[in-house]
Amino acid sequence: MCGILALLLADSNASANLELFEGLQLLQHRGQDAAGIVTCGHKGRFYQRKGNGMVMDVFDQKHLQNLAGNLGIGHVRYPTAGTSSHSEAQPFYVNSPYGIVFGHNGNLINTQELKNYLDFHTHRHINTDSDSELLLNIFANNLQATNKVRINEQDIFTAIKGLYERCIGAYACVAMIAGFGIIGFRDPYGIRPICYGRRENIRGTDYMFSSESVALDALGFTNVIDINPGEAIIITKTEMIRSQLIEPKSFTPCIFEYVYFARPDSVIDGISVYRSRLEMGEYLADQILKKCGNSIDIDVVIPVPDTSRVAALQVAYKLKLPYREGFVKNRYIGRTFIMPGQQMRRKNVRRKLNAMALEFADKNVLIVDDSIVRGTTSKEIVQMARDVGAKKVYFASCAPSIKYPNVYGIDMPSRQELVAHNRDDDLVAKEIGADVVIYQELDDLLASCIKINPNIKSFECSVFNGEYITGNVTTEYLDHLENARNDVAKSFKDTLHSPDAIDLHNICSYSSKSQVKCEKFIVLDN
Ligand SMILES: O=P(O)(O)OC[C@H]1O[C@H](OP(=O)(O)OP(=O)(O)O)[C@H](O)[C@@H]1O
Ligand SMILES: NC(=O)CC[C@H](N)C(=O)O
Ligand SMILES: [Mg+2]
Repeated sequence: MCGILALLLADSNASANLELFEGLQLLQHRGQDAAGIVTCGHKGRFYQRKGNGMVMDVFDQKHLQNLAGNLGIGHVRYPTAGTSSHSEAQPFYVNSPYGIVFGHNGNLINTQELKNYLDFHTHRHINTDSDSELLLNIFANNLQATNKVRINEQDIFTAIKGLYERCIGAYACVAMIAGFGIIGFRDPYGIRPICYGRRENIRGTDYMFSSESVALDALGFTNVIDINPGEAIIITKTEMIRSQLIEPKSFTPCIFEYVYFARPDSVIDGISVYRSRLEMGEYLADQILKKCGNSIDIDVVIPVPDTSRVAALQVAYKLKLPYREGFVKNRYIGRTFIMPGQQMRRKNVRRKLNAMALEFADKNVLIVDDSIVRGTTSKEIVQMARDVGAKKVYFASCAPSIKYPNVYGIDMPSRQELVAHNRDDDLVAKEIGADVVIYQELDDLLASCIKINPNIKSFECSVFNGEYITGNVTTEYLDHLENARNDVAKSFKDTLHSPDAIDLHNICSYSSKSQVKCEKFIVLDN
């Protein structure tokens, strides 16, 4: 789950840089590891700035000024493949054919097969372990196959159709072809979100693609439309063309976007994330009553900031119990679940949240969170609640218990790291130190979204039921993923990347602003 953006302004003398920067800040919650923007200016030249860190760390005014041109794409990264190295920060670039830059949200399953194909059949060099670089090269190779000096929209649609046939997994993508325009497309199951909107002005129509509608809303784009599974959209300076390239296999958006990832003020696939979380609260309250019956002895409902707030408020309302903000969140610390490494995650829960004795002392508390994944947050905060005098701690989760790895763009590769793997609810309660743990039922979670948009009948729910919608997820694959991407393996891989490494084609320097290691933009016109 990364954030992707693409923008094309109707005024060819305007600059896309500032709005891309603002848009990425609005998608920051989707990826904190790296950020990047590539714009396209005069003579079809690309200008790039990307590096590790939050959006505010990677770009300063000078960097933004150097991003020339009225169109561009942007990315915030939460790695699910390869390493956290800045060389895997996106967008990715290939010069041949035509000059393409690419941003991807999601994760591919058949990477080994794609690597072999690109190596043995197309002789394309892949320089990182990122699955997104493979995706870009498949697209580039398909465009190359046209053998044309200049391509048209149909050639691009054919190339994406070919990509659909070869690439298995989750992918919502934006691309930009030098001097041509911007492109957005979505995998045949519609697992990861992508939408677009338009903004009229005296120069014509500006267009923007975004992972979430919040970026479009905030920047004044309207008529927001979700891209369909298997659909691609091309926007050039003269036109916008949509094409349904293949019949959707099934429309199964990732349910975890609604549970945790997306901002509540986004609407994804016709479902308001905020409304879905209110519904989750309604159903969860019923579940709590079912589990605790008349013996319910809760004094107060307390959310775990930030994501669970909306649902927790509804739980309290339905149970007719007081809602209190017992945990205060440090607003300068980002999301902990998407931080790399367990040690960092654990330390940051303590840094981020502080319990107020006033709301816990001598009370039976119901703590509500959106999910319990590794149990990092719940374990720490149950202890915090006890430390300030809570008597009995009930812990309720808006999501059902998470027992299976995710392979579609959420970095949960290891069964062993999931607290509910091989543990029933009572054992999970014991593990996190709570008296009682109450999980949402999967059918109720699904109903929370389907109720809002009955046209979407199914969701990607593999972390709850182990059913992987794309197929091709074998036990061998899951074993391989677990070995390659558990926390220990990841931290080892990351230590292999020297912070002083100089990337191919990129001039390295320390950012004057933050001392974060970044690549300067590519100077293509020297
Ligand atoms: O069981 P765990 O492995 O700890 O994962 C689940 C927790 O992580 C997320 O919070 P996060 O701090 O990332 O983001 P938030 O501030 O949006 O709630 C999520 O909201 C849960 O609180
Ligand atoms: N979370 C994502 O969407 C990650 C995109 C891509 N798989 C990467 O690791 O960079
Ligand atoms: Mg949280």
